[in-house]
Amino acid sequence: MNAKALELKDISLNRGYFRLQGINAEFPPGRITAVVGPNGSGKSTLLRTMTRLIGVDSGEVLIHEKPASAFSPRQLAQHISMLPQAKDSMPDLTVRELVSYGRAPYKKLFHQRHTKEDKRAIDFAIEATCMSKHVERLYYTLSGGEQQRARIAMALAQGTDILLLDEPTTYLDIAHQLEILNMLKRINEHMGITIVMVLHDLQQAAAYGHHMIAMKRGIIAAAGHPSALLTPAFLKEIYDIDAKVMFIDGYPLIIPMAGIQIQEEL
Ligand SMILES: Nc1ncnc2c1ncn2[C@@H]1O[C@H](COP(=O)(O)OP(=O)(O)OP(=O)(O)O)[C@@H](O)[C@H]1O
Repeated sequence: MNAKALELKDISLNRGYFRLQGINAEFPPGRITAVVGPNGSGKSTLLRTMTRLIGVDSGEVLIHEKPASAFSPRQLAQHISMLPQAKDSMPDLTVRELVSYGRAPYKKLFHQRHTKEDKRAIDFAIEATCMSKHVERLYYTLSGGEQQRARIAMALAQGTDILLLDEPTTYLDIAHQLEILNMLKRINEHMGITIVMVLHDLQQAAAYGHHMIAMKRGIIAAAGHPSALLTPAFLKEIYDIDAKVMFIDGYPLIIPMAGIQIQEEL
């Protein structure tokens, strides 16, 4: 596998309502990159440019040092999978059917049967996401955490070496957020998949990301190792908030200065 899995070179796009400008980024291969930034700063748009769901006006997305434009859509989908935000609806399918969709880039015309490799990839994805006992259930009957695991299983079944996730922990309680993040960490460690995930929780982004990219108004405003990046100056610049940052046992804690205090009992 190439030393550089995914790179963005001078990406710009202007959609009238929004611009990405001069985006240069390298995503460390086999590691987790967390993409953070305020609402509307362009995080999802950036992810979509990487899968060519959105075309760019100038610049290049490089996949294993080759321009993404040199890949056919099918070839690209064999290298890079993307899990969109959970707000996008899913059809009425069982978990196994949903996960099977991940194999679409490998299907030949008029060959709808699963190959041995399809079956292996589907079973592996179901097992890695601990969804074995839910495979025959309809997606809409699952809890939020189970639905998210099923969606991640579909992306994993695609068998790509790059996985993009847009807010994989949205709508989940703290326990299920950690369950998803720990699962992604395990997958990253065991399979060496390059993961890029958009997260709003900065503490989790810094704790789970080996690398962090912060967007603001369509540009990359900061990038680097999370423990170096996450400072009061960073929070002021990116989010315009005053806050302290502490690390306890290596876990980052952000304490807003405009002190919201626990309310006294009535
Ligand atoms: N299909 C679209 N039509 C119109 N405007 C769009 C469309 N998609 C994105 N935008 C606009 O582009 C800008 C960037 O959106 P994007 O979804 O990339 O931001 P984001 O950082 O992912 O936001 P959030 O954190 O709220 O999900 C926003 O102003 C958004 O309203």
